[in-house]
Amino acid sequence: MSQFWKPGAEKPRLLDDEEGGVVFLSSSISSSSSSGYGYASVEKQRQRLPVYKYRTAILYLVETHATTIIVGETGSGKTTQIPQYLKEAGWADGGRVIACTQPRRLAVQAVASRVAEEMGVKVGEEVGYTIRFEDLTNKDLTLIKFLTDGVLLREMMDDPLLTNYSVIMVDEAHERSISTDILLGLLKKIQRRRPELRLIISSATIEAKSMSAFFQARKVRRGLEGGDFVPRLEPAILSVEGRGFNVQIHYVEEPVSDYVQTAVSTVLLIHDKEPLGDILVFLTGQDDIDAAVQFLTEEARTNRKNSSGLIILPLYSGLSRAEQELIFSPTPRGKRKVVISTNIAETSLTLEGIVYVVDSGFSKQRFYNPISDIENLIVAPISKASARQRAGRAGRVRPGKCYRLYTEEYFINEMSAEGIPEIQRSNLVSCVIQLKALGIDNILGFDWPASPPPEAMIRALEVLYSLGVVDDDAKLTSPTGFQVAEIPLEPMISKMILSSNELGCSEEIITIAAVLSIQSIWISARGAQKELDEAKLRFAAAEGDHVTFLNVYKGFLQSGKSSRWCHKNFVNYHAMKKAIETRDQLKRIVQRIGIVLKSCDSDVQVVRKAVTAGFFANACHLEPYSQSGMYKTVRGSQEVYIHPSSVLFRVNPKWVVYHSVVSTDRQYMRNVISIDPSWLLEVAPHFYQHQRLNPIQ
Ligand SMILES: Nc1ncnc2c1ncn2[C@@H]1O[C@H](COP(=O)(O)OP(=O)(O)OP(=O)(O)O)[C@@H](O)[C@H]1O
Repeated sequence: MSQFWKPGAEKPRLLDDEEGGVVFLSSSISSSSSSGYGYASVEKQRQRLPVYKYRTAILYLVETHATTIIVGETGSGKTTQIPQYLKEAGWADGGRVIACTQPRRLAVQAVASRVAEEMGVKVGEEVGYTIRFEDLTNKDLTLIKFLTDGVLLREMMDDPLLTNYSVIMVDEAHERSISTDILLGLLKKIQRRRPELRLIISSATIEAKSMSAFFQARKVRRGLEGGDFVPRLEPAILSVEGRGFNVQIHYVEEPVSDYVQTAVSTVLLIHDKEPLGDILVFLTGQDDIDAAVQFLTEEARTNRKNSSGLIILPLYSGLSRAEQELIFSPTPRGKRKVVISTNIAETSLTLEGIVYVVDSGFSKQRFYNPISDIENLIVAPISKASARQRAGRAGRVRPGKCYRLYTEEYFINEMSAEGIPEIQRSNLVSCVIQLKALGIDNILGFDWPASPPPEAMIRALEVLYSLGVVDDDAKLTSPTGFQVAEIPLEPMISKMILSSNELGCSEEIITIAAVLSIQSIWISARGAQKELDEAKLRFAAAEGDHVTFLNVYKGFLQSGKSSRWCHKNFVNYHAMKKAIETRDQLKRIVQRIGIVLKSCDSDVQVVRKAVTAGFFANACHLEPYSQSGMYKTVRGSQEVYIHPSSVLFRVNPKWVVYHSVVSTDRQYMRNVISIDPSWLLEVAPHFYQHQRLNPIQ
């Protein structure tokens, strides 16, 4: 998105669908006012949720079936109530634990604190959570544990049968992240060895029949102890009817050309015409969100009448924990909070004040092409399932409205029912290493809920072999393979860290690893590109972005982590705080696996070598005589260009490696560093053969 907001641009025309009953108009709970709801005791609030009527049925089905699939509207009480029902029924007795997985960290923390509050306990005791880099559970006390599906997979490395858990609830299973799919396949396997383990698969928008078919098709189970109660293997499906509160859906009459601008004008329109109540806007990523925040802030400055009383908060994964948590703070009386978010707020979250949702209809999605071996992050239309989840962030504690920035005709006829599972559109390097670490050797024969493309699997194995992570028999190597699997980051980054240990630059490389986990450390500067470019020049290193990050990081520390320093230098203060947070966590992990922290001072050459040791598969060379700065990937001969945000844009060194590719009008490499091509042969002799590199040097 690069269009500019013009104050006074025509506001979108919204089609009010109050009577149509398109979606979300049925309500099994009377739409009581928010204040009435707010004063009810916790127990009363729990009993008012639609899922409460199904308490006995749920407990019966879980008792009698190995797997229960529960489908119920957003906000009906699945996530917060079912684990409590299970605990009340004794599933956490005798040292056993009830687990509930979520695709996202933010949701894990939020639901854990809600459930702890409802139970009147402290988070970290009876109710705990674990997310990457953070474990707030107590071995002796925790009965209900919320965790990301990725973390549960990691737990399997130490306890392959997950023996601690009596019931595992895989929540928001419609998301079909890679981790969810691996988890479903493995849990099905575990059930054959542990028939007493119960699974609950839940979501508001899951295709229950196909999920049931997946769990139904199984090989004959190995012998059970005589006399044991055997739950039925055929999955049970339960549909929880009813939803919390009414959500009116509004569509635009005509397709919009600029969803950022339209989202901003919709927020102002709501603020102008609608009663108080917070607004949650779904955009696609940090760049869109920063732009929308900037538009709204400018509007507040130039046109106070339109926007007084607005508190504008961005929400994306690149923000520090403290900044993300601002969205949960109560809105001061007479004010209106506007949370502008990526899809990290799409599932499971209840933000109490939210009355209005604005849905752009887009999200950033990964698409991998095994032929070109390039994974792109593309702004793509969401599915109906996502749209329903987004609308479902309203109507949870009071009636709400959802403004969809697409037409009703588009929603009905063109939007796909569900997204493509991530496993079918991603680079599988991380996935393969995870399965290998869990001892799954025959990856192609693994029981997937949706099979990944075999070409992508083969590509992933090739890269892992060249990284020295798997051996000739495709087994994890020792120690490299096991160490790489131990670090919870992309294997290429993990390998870069391991190499830095040998090269004596681990301090610098973990800083780079932390910064690479953030979308951008620069402030998006619409209208101030020249100033941003000048600011970048102050830090720019001729070697490329990775070394530039080190300069920015050093400057930030020297400034005493000052927000003023960031502002002056067009550096994103939130991103820098997040980088420091991530770096600290990473430091602890790498030290645990025996990496010695050592700085190379200003020997940039070793830093570049370490980056190459991780990212050699992303090597590119400048096309000779290219006027336009066209590069070709060494492996797939794909046309790529240096992204304008890179310090190497227009510098165009002959040889580079990149961290990721984004597609807009062209395929652009982000985070680029110049290399010496001879290093490719040094670090990955199998991957690159001499004759390929020599002619173009
Ligand atoms: N933090 C909170 N503050 C106030 N009410 C809350 C909070 N969390 C949950 N609730 C109430 O509990 C209800 C059920 O929430 P829960 O997350 O269990 O629903 P769900 O069925 O899992 O929804 P989803 O499918 O959207 O995750 C909400 O609709 C809301 O009324």
